[in-house]
Amino acid sequence: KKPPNFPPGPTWWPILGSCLELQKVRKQTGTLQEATAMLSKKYGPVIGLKVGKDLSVVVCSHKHIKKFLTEDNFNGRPHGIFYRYRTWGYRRGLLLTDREFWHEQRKFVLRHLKEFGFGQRNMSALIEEEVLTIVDTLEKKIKSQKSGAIVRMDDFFGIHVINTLWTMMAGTRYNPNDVKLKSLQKLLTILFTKIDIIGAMFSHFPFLRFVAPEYSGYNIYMDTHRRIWDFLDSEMEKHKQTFSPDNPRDFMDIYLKALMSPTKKDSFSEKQLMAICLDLFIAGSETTNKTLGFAFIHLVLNPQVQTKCQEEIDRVIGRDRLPTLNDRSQLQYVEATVLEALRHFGGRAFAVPHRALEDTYLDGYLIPKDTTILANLRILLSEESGFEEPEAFKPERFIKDGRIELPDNYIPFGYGKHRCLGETLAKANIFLIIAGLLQRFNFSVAPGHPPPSTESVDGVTPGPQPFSVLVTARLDNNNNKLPAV
Ligand code: HEM
Repeated sequence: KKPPNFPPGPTWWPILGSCLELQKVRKQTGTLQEATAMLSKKYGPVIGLKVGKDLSVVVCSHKHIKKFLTEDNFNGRPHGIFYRYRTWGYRRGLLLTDREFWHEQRKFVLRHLKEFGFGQRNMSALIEEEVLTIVDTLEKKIKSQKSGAIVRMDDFFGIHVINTLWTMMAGTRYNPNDVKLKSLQKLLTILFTKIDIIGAMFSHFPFLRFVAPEYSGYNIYMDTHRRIWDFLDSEMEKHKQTFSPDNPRDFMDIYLKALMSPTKKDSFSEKQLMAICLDLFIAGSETTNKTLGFAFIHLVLNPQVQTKCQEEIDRVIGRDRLPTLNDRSQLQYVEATVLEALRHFGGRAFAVPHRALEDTYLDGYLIPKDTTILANLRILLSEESGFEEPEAFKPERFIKDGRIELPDNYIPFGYGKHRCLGETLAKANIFLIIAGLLQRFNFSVAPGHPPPSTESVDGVTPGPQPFSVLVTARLDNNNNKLPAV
């Protein structure tokens, strides 16, 4: 039965809840995010849903998202089987834990990742090393200055991006062609299209995991997680064998050392370390890679943006050395391009689900304890939120009087206490990859291929559709190929 004063939304039917209308609109619009944005036109900015057995509320306006993300009573994370099964049936990790447990662990992770460069100056060097490898790979693909290479871009950056995180976490850099890690990332991307931000068929109707494990998404969910656990387990074993408490090499070592302390808090355990790695692996690679995917789609469709970035890079840096994070303040247009790419990715996404810790009112509606609450970030792509021509790719929208200016409603990394923990790393990766590649290459529609689509693939996070582009080398002022980096 609908709780009194629950936010308005599609009609509830026995067992199915509001799935029927939701599914109908989703079919029309293509994604859950657009479907709920459309439903909010009918029902208002706070929509009440019942998906299978669970109550969910989707918040669709900036004003209400801000209220929701700054209310402590909404700072829980959901804990149904969909979330617990990721971490062996327990609540572990950073992404989907809350209260004291989450607070202790988030604080520890942020403090100690910094020791290995996270958010610090030497993070630039880690990423520059990856950019160098990417440039080298592309240069090898382009054999002569005239030909150019057709390159599949939607999953091009995967291992490079994970390397920047994994060097700090586990002291490991993978070969960009590492078959095992590549297939793991591919599996994860596929899984993310089979489930969505509020779960899967098996979590909405839990009995289905026994009677229809394949159809309900249970098998692929568990298989993919088992593969990631195995991967993390072997990293952990390697660490334990070579670990020396007096000489911590990376975050894993620091955590293993903390586990030896007689005064360690209850939230610390080996499984929790694995869960932190799992969360950062997932949160860190899918989001950044997909933002880069959308960035290159828009750069190809908007060659004038490429040219402007390149003019700025040539003027500030020239072509003899790769851009670094120190150049960022002077490469305003490139920085604005990064912000615009994040707007296009974030504007197709939801933030990570929250949970009401107590019965709490939002905009006069009752949100009962344990309701899942979602922020629909479509506002980033909405004219009503003040973004003129929201679907256009216009980095200049963020430059006012020669300075970068972010409007209040620019929230691709969320807001409040659970705000994204990886923002600095994500932005640094996207900035250095875009700046490094545009310095040396031009990207255009590949002959014989359609222009890349800006439509996203539905899933937990929005993904670009598969696309390939033509990459050609830029020439120096005398029309010669640039020397290798
Ligand atoms: C383009 C890149 C990224 C985007 C757009 C993004 C976006 C977000 C958003 C919207 C949230 C939810 C905030 C909330 O619940 O209120 C979040 C949470 C989180 N992100 Fe990111 N993220 C990105 C990259 C990363 C990276 C690189 C990492 C890891 C290194 C990361 C780790 C996390 C974690 C651990 C949380 C949970 C924070 C908490 O609950 O305390 N993210 N992110």
